[in-house]
Amino acid sequence: ENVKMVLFENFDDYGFGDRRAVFAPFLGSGGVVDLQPLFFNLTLDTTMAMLLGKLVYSLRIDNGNEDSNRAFVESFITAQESLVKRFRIAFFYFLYAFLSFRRVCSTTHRFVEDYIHERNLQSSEAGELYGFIDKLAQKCGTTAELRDQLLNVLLAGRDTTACCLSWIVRFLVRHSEVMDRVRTEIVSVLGKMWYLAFIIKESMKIFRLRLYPLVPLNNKTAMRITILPTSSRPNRKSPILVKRGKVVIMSQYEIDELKDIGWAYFPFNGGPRACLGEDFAIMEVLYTIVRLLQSFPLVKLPVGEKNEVVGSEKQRLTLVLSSADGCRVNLGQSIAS
Ligand code: HEM
Repeated sequence: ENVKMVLFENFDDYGFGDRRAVFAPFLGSGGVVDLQPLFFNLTLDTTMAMLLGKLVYSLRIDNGNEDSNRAFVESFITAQESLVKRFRIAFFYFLYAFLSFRRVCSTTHRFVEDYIHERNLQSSEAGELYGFIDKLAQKCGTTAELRDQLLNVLLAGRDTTACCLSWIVRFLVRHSEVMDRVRTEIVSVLGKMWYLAFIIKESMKIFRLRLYPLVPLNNKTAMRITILPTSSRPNRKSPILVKRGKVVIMSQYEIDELKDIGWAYFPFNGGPRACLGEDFAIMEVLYTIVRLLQSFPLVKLPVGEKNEVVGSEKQRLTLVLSSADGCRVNLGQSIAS
């Protein structure tokens, strides 16, 4: 319920409710806009609002008129991009953007730490004011630990959900029969929207988020000697021994293609370390699509935009898998205020 409140109340404040302000600067000719970068801003804002109860207004050009918001947003984005590049060059990570990486990390850290101190989150009187964050604060011994936990959830919740939205809207504007059904459902049903919920869950399969899993690679470290029942070698018959401390990299991207594997589809993973934000993400995606289609009922594929066969889209791999061609749509001109 808390999450719902944060999402619903704040959305209209700085999201699609304020759609003239949000979309106007991005609109190209004929009401054409790439929604993908906006979805990244939106999910940064909603996840921050959920975590800290604080708006950073990354979706608004003026950042809510606060320099600290702007600095945080820019630094967080740059830090994350650098992180991915450093991750890719493995042992040589320290060679990439050493000084600038430290600088953006420290701006990002300071922003969250200031908030922790400002709200006195770690004092015993902090109580139950902020729900999630209080519970986390009680578990974390130091400010740095609490800061890192918060940033971890921000990282986990933001890009994944933005990519999910982007792939789904790309799909909807390319499949008018599905889009029409969603529109009809939004108009006719108040309350549970089974069809849209189905699309969101299934898009991860049908629209081949099976093919384009939002988290394409993941890894786990063996805490003890472990035997995996089948190896990844071509015949996949023999077991494989994993020594203690060794890292096993799983590729959801590859596994989805292996028809004979039972647990092949796990966009949120499973077990004790499964995604904590699954419900939040599904609700956020559902809500955003409903609000988008309510605000822009005529949204469609722009003229001249490629309508490629599902499965042949260009992709971009960072920590997540996004559309390399973005999510360009024609909003359909009717930007009523
Ligand atoms: C469509 C959106 C999302 C997808 C596909 C997704 C997927 C995943 C996956 C695959 C993992 C790794 C689990 C593992 O390694 O076992 C994960 C972890 C996690 N996710 Fe999500 N996620 C999404 C949205 C979110 C959101 C919105 C939040 C929070 C607001 C969130 C919070 C987390 C956290 C905290 C973890 C770490 C859990 C742990 O290590 O115990 N996720 N997610």
